[in-house]
Amino acid sequence: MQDVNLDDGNSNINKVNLSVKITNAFKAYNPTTVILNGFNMNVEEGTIYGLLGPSGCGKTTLLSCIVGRARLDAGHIQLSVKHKKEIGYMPQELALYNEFNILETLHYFGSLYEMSFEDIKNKGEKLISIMELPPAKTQFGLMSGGQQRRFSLCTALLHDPNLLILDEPTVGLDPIISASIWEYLKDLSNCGKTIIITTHYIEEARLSNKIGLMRKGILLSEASPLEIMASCNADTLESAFLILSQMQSNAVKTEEIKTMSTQPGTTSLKNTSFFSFKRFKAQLLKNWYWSIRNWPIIMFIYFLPLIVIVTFNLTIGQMPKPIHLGIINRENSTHCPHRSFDLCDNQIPLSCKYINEMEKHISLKHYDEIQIAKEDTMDGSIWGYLKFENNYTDMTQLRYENPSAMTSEDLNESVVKASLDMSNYVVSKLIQGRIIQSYKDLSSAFKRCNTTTVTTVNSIPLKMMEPVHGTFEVNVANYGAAAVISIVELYLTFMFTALSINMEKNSGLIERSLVSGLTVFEVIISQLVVQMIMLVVQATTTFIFQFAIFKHSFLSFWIWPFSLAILQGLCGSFIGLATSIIFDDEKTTTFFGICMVLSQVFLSGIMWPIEGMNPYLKKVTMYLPLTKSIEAIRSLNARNWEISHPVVWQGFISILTWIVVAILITMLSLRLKHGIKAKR
Ligand SMILES: Nc1ncnc2c1ncn2[C@@H]1O[C@H](COP(=O)(O)OP(=O)(O)OP(=O)(O)O)[C@@H](O)[C@H]1O
Repeated sequence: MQDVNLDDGNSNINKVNLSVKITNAFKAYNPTTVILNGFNMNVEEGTIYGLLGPSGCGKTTLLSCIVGRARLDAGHIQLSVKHKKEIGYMPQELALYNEFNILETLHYFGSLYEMSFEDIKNKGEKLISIMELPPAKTQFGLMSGGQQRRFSLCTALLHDPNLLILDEPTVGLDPIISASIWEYLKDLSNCGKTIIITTHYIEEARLSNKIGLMRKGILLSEASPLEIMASCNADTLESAFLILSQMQSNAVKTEEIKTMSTQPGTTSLKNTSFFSFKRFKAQLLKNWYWSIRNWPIIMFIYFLPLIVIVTFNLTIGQMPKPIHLGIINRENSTHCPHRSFDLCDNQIPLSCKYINEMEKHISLKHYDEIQIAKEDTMDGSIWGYLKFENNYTDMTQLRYENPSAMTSEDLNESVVKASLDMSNYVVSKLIQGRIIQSYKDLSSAFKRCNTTTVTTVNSIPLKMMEPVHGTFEVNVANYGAAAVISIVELYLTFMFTALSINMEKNSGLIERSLVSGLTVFEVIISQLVVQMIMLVVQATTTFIFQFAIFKHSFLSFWIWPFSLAILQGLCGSFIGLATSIIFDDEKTTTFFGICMVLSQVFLSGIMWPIEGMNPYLKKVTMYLPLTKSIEAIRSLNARNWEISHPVVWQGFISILTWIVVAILITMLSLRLKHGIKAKR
């Protein structure tokens, strides 16, 4: 401990051991809210210093500056301790995990202080008995208010710090518990520990060795309780404080902002090392405890992509069933056999064979009256009707054998007339496809008959050869799968990272851990490790279900689409990280996440190919995180393109660029906001 000159301003110089010396401190959150206005304070080593002042006068701000969480705008803080882990900080809010039990919390904070498990256990047991806390397995959230506050104090004392900073440790406690805490603090100060304590209970502070009365950014008085009362000729500290406040108000406008040094604020507290494996392990341990305590949430996060992909495959792309279609067969319909028949039998009308083929896929309803079929279509009982004319078979045959001999009535008779309900784009397209496909299937089936009938329907002068890419069975689910997987990866990782950091930030948990020595880098790295584990599990299960169980048919070399899905998830994590640093509350974060997903749904080609998009919008969508990477996954799967193909490598470049952009935004926000900080 160094010796510091304590100048009382009257050239009466005492040489004492100071634990904290604050000189000419200035701090303002904005030009109109000056919190510290040339503030000076001296705390002697091995003493209790009671910092008193009205609510909002800046006590917490001052303590934050001392523990290194906030920076002075000007002035200097000289501490006898060098490192954060030599300070024990108990914030005003409890800032502990409700789900953790006493032992788990002590393990976490002890590991942050780089203590061994043995040491944590021994010290923890001692503190639990001194503070009369319930058994170590008791969950923090289930303890009484008084027990929680005493436990919060235990956490600050665990590593036996030399300097204790306690922000209202006795607030809300009954007098007996408060008295026992003060007694314990007295014992600690007798052992050489320095304690700075804030309280609203002015009389309670009489137990301090020294009291600082703070108001409007300055210290009105700093002396022992008896000296303060004597100097004001008051019986109680409360009345002394009132007299001093009155004197301050009457004095020359002390609330005027004093001249601030142009030098930025400084502190003697050393920066914590950038990365410590022990602290990193503590973060992982905390995440593990959190996961086992919140296993339903974790299971939900792990399995949501799986649920989405299963639901997607069970709901999208299948032929809607039942599709009812009306049939009016003027061609001797009584001749249509109900049982199976020989396709090559020329006695059976072609209409019957065609109807029979269609019935394999569509539910057909037979009508005699066209009017009734029309009415049923109008009221939605059927999706439309097909009409075969009297001489359909003969005229179809004639059409191919001798079309020049046909009259326009003959031609009309050779045509099947379809009147469909076209109000539903998807269903009407599927019905049309099915009608045409049945015709093609029939014509293929005729090939084995080897009769003249065969040629009669082998009609369309177009033959679909083996596809260059993909298969004939391709449906909209094959098209949409890449986009669904990508959006789920991006959104879930975004939400998980953003909300977990926002939640810890706003409950003061991150703040408390950072004061205990944790660095922002360690917070980010541990978050990414958890996220990576989650991502790999999510992507693996999703891929297994999509490609193996639901037999999404054209998977190329799986490693490339899988890597793209992982990169999309990482991108979501980094965007979530940046968002949680920029925005303070969970509502804004959630709103931002929803906007991001909705925009991706419409703009990245999940609903409709981007080739059909408005040309200006199309240019913009190219720069969104998912557009190019989704196209790359689709091309890898459906077209079997290699990584060297421009569409594929551009997908990788696009998502990697977004990751880099999100990291840069994160770094910039951390710099502008001076770390991960809640608004209040
Ligand atoms: N991050 C912040 N941004 C803007 N204003 C802030 C911030 N933190 C605190 N303030 C404001 O600074 C002032 C001092 O707040 P602080 O919490 O330091 O007071 P306090 O003396 O500890 O109050 P209390 O005794 O009620 O806890 C208050 O007016 C508060 O609204």
